[in-house]
Amino acid sequence: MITIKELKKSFNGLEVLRGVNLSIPEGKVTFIMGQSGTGKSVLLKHIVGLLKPDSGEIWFENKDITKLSEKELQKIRRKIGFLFQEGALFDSMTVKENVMFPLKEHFKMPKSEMEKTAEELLSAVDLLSAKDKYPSELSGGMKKRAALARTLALRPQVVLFDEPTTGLDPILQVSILELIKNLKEKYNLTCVIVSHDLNLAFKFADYIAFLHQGVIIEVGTPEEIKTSTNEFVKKFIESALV
Ligand SMILES: Nc1ncnc2c1ncn2[C@@H]1O[C@H](COP(=O)(O)OP(=O)(O)OP(=O)(O)O)[C@@H](O)[C@H]1O
Repeated sequence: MITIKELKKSFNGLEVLRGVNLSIPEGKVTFIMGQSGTGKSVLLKHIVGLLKPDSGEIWFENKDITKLSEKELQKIRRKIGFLFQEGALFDSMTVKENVMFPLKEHFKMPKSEMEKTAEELLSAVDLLSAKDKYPSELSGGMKKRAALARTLALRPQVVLFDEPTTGLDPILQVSILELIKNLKEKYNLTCVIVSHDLNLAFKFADYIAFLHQGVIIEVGTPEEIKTSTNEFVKKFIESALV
């Protein structure tokens, strides 16, 4: 469980987060939705300590992440994986080398074991046949799957996804989310997904949270969100279903 309390963050006088409160339950898929530029990515970056808030707390395993030193954050980042929008693979490394990279950085294990682990992960994301390819040779969907395998290499408990399906066609969008859901079951992950896509959220979320004007205005199961009486949520749903 991650508990965010009264999180506030401004950039040059622009108040982006104005007191975010949110509990992210363990082993579930929580979608964070909201308009462009409302601070969804900024919120994710606070959860891995890439940004420090002006005030507020983020509790994970009895620690307030916002108060940790860079060294302590390194340990947290093994447990909380972050899949950036762009995926950010290393272009000069093959897919398999990309997946082995965090293993080399964080674990002392023999090369043969690293190779075995990387191949297992690539097989979990159905990319074993592309293990010797370079990122430039992959399609958008394959790049996202490779980045996902690399994030999972550290065996995180929590994975934060910043718009994992952006730029993919509808069939691939569903297949990436089905993959995330299967991996969640397999590795008992807690998933936090930032997305604009309400249809995907209704299909895959256990909980949906709406960020609007710097605060979480509504959290609920898809069924609860569908019958929300909040004006902004109603408008968001109406616009998405046009
Ligand atoms: N490091 C930064 N320095 C200054 N301003 C920033 C920084 N990071 C984000 N912002 C600003 O914070 C606001 C929220 O940005 P953020 O990327 O979190 O929005 P978002 O909800 O994820 O949007 P989108 O859905 O379009 O990706 C924007 O106005 C952005 O310009």
